[in-house]
Parts: sequence; C-alpha cells; structure tokens
Amino acid sequence: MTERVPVRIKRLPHSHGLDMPAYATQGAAGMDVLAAEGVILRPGTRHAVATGFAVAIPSGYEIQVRPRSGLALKHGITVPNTPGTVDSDYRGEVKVILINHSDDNFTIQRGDRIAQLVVSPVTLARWEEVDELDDTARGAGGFGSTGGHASL
Ligand SMILES: O=c1ccn([C@H]2C[C@H](O)[C@@H](COP(=O)(O)OP(=O)(O)OP(=O)(O)O)O2)c(=O)[nH]1
Repeated sequence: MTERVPVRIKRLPHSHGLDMPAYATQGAAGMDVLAAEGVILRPGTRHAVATGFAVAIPSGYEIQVRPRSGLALKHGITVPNTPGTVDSDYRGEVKVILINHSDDNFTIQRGDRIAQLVVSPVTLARWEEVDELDDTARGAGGFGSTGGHASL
C-alpha cells in the first residue's frame, strides 16, 4: 500500500453521528464524502451541501471535489465546478456544490454519499515572460483543429 498523506480534519458541531470521508475500496482514488444536511434539489438548481468538517491540508497538496459517476449517470447530479478545489490554507467547512441536471427533484438525505474527495499534489509555477514562444507543429491550432468528429 502507498503511504498516506496525513490531513488534519476537524468535526464541526453539525457532523454529529456522521462518518468522516472514507475510501470505499482498497484501490479507490477518492474518499466518499457524506452530506451533513438534507436538501431537495429541484431541476436545474444547485446547492453548496454541508459536509460537517473542515481540514488543514499540508502545503503542496489540494483536495479535489469530484462527482460520483453513479449519481451523474442515473440522476444527472454532478459538481458544476468539478474538480472543486480545496486550498491548503482554507479553514472553513468543506462544501460540495451539486447541480441537478435532471427533470426531477432529487432528494439528498443527511448521511448520503454525495461526492468524492481526491488528495492531490500541487505544482506551483512562476511566469517567465518572453517576447517570442518556440514554434510547434500545432502552432495556434486548437478547439477541434485536429478533427476526429463529424461536427469538427
Ligand atoms: O467545491 C468546493 C470548492 C471550494 N471550496 C472552498 C475551499 C476553497 O479553498 C475555497 C475557495 O474556493 P475557490 O478558490 O474555488 O473559490 P473562489 O470562488 O475563487 O473563491 P475565493 O475568492 O474565496 O478563493 O472554497 C469548497 O469547500 N468546495
């Protein structure tokens, strides 16, 4: 097993009785995160769902908030800002922004597993401003310039 990065986590009062995020299987990349509140998401609406905890991520890491594929495929429930970014200096409650892309109301009950959290290393960059960039075969081609789909 790869070594695990320690991340400090603090339960908030409304997390009472809730499990903290956990890997569902040995090889899972993300920890399933539970809703700390019940919400009814009407079609087309979104909500920042409480999780009941705050974290102190070590410097050099972030936590990405990603959708669960089952909720996306079966119910049109996804994370509009995916991957959501939890910065290492953020000390507020971690929230999961969910949007309902279906035509039906979607009920989230407290304790439902609503998304997954992936701890990921962050590479910081510094700009080196130049007058000219090197040439490449692609050049300025983008946004479908290589084809591969009839509409492109
Ligand atoms: O899905 C998310 C995304 C963000 N956050 C929290 C942690 C993150 O560190 C903070 C700010 O997020 P972000 O930088 O994406 O938001 P912003 O709109 O740029 O706000 P800010 O100006 O506060 O950085 O909000 C969450 O709890 N869940």
